Amino acid sequence: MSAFADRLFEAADRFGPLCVGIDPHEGRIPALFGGDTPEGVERWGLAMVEAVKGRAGVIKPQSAFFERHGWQGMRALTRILEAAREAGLVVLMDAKRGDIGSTAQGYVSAFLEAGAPFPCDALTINPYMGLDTIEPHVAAAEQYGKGVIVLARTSNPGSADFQSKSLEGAPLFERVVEALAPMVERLKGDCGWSGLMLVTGATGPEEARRLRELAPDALFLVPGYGAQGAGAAEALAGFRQQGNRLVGGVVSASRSVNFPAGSAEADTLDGWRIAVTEAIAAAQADLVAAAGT
Ligand SMILES: O=c1ccn([C@@H]2O[C@H](COP(=O)(O)O)[C@@H](O)[C@H]2O)c(=O)[nH]1
Repeated sequence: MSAFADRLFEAADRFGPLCVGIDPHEGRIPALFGGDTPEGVERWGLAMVEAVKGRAGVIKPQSAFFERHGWQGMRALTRILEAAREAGLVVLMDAKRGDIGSTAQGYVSAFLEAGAPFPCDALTINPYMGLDTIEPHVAAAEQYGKGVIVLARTSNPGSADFQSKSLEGAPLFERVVEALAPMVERLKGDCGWSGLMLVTGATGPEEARRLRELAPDALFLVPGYGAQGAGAAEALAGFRQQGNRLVGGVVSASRSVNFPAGSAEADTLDGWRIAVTEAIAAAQADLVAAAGT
């Protein structure tokens, strides 16, 4: 199997930097699909995968919105992951795990290793319990050609509460990324980029530029574009110039493409599909234009 970094880079190269979030928020699944029930979430998620096909190469399901429906929600997630794999999409699972090494191994079994019940290409990890908690994920990523996505500077307003506090003269998030350097090296693909991805919010373009200096080869996952207010230029602040283009990761959008204007009121599947595919295509075009061709 090719390295995760190569698969992600190729997908972004082919379709553009948009990563479509799959975030079935409470109360927002249209009646058309059966509403906010496990079955409705499953039908809606499968329709989202269909809508992404050919318009973006990467999706990011948010585990929380499936977990809230218990085992039926996780069954829906499993079926959506299967459809995404059949569609050839790269799947970034947003579950923000992180625990002592022996427990981290459980998350590896759940998401990353061969035969995992929730198979994905990469998993988001909260690094604040230390490097030993990240290591099992990196070891599995090396073995199975997967990626590890570490929260560095998140997109929410509270990211400043701890991540920006000074530790020995530099913000904590910078210290975290400095410490990750050997892991970044270990997950490098043939493309030269690393599958040890960093989350850096589009809401903090200055911080993203700083992170690019500290980790020139790490692919970035950039949330905060769209519903959280950041635009394409801010989202691409941490990307690198390569020829005429900015490259270096993917920009995720969830609510803006999951629930665009016209989708909630649509009374036919075709009506819903038009609203959603137009929103996905518009976000992709916006990012591609800002990245250059
Ligand atoms: O710093 C972070 C890390 C993850 N997220 C996740 O991304 C999506 C954002 O959804 P929008 O609807 O596009 O705002 C969501 O799943 C978050 O949990 C983030 O926002 N910021």
